Amino acid sequence: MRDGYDVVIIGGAVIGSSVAYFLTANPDFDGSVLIIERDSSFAQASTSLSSSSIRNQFSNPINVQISQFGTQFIRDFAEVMEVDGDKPDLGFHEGGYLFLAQTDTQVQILRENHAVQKSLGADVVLWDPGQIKTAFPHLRVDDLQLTSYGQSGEGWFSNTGLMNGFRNKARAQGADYLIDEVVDILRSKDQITGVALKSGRSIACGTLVNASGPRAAQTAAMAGLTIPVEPRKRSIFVFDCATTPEGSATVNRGRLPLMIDPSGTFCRPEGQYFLAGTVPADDPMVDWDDFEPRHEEFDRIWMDLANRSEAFEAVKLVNFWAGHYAFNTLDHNVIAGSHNKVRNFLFANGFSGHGLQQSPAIGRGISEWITYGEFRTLDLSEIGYDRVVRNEPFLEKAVI
Ligand SMILES: NCCCC(=O)O
Repeated sequence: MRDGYDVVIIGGAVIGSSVAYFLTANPDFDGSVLIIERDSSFAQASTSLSSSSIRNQFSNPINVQISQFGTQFIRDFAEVMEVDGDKPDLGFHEGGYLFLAQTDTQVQILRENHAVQKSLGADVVLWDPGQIKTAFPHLRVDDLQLTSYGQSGEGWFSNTGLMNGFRNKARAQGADYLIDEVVDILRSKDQITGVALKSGRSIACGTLVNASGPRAAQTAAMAGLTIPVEPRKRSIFVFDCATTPEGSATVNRGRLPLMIDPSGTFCRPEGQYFLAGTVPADDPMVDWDDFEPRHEEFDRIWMDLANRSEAFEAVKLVNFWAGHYAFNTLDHNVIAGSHNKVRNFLFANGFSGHGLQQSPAIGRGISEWITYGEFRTLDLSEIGYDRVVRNEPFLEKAVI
């Protein structure tokens, strides 16, 4: 291990490892990379506790494009991430997302989003209640006006597979990983010069990347900087159904896509079971170490789903857990790029529940910024830190 690196990344889960992968994969980057991770088990990482899905159905063009790159990257993952003949299979199931709209406002948003998505080539269709009833006879659709379904490019996959694939390939390409905790960031005027570690060591760096998930604000504060990110708890429930809710074999082989009910409850197949979550009625910042699931949320989820389908009336809970969103309190969107004054401090933070699916494009973008001083593929400047300085939210209408 050296005393200094060109790039030090704080956080070794999917975001930090994606940045490390893209840096070390780029022949134009000839620097050294160190990733510092505080928890070698990744047991409480947002990556490990994610509901593990990707969609193109966003309202902002940049978010659609970020996911379109992610989808293709996940499709190609096994080949691109091969290390010593080992091809990581993410089990990507392109089952699609199905958004349900009940009110006039929801219909208008769905139509506006659809126009944006189609203009960018997304494979999405709008279905009326009759069409959805044909696809899924078990669904109650009387209260619905319109639905939006992603026919391809959306689905679910292995979260830890994505993280481990990035990590293994980054390592194979020369990145170093260190299990330790950053306890201070060394700064000289508007320049980050290094980090101090719990072990007592100090490591110098040319560029510092904040990929510390829900702890992003703590990390930034060590450098005397601020970022509006805090941990918000999301509980996930996996359950079995007494009666399998079958649909038309032409849509996701008869199984439900990832369905987003107008109530905010979402549900998707998880192997032979179903996985579900919801937007909490009360959504405060939680302690960084509080991972106790909110068991009472399952009552609401069950009620929402049973209202939607008779098949969800008799269910048996088989697993549950809670993870943290790295919640951006300004606008629920990722903050990607350099601090406006401390230019060698880079943020990849505030994903607000989209970190796993956005990790390929954001890792690539941050690596471009480090290598070239600019974004070369997708221009991520509208989701940079400057909007935080201006206090101007970059709103995304399709937040789950
Ligand atoms: N964040 C939970 C569902 C995944 C998504 O927003 O696409």
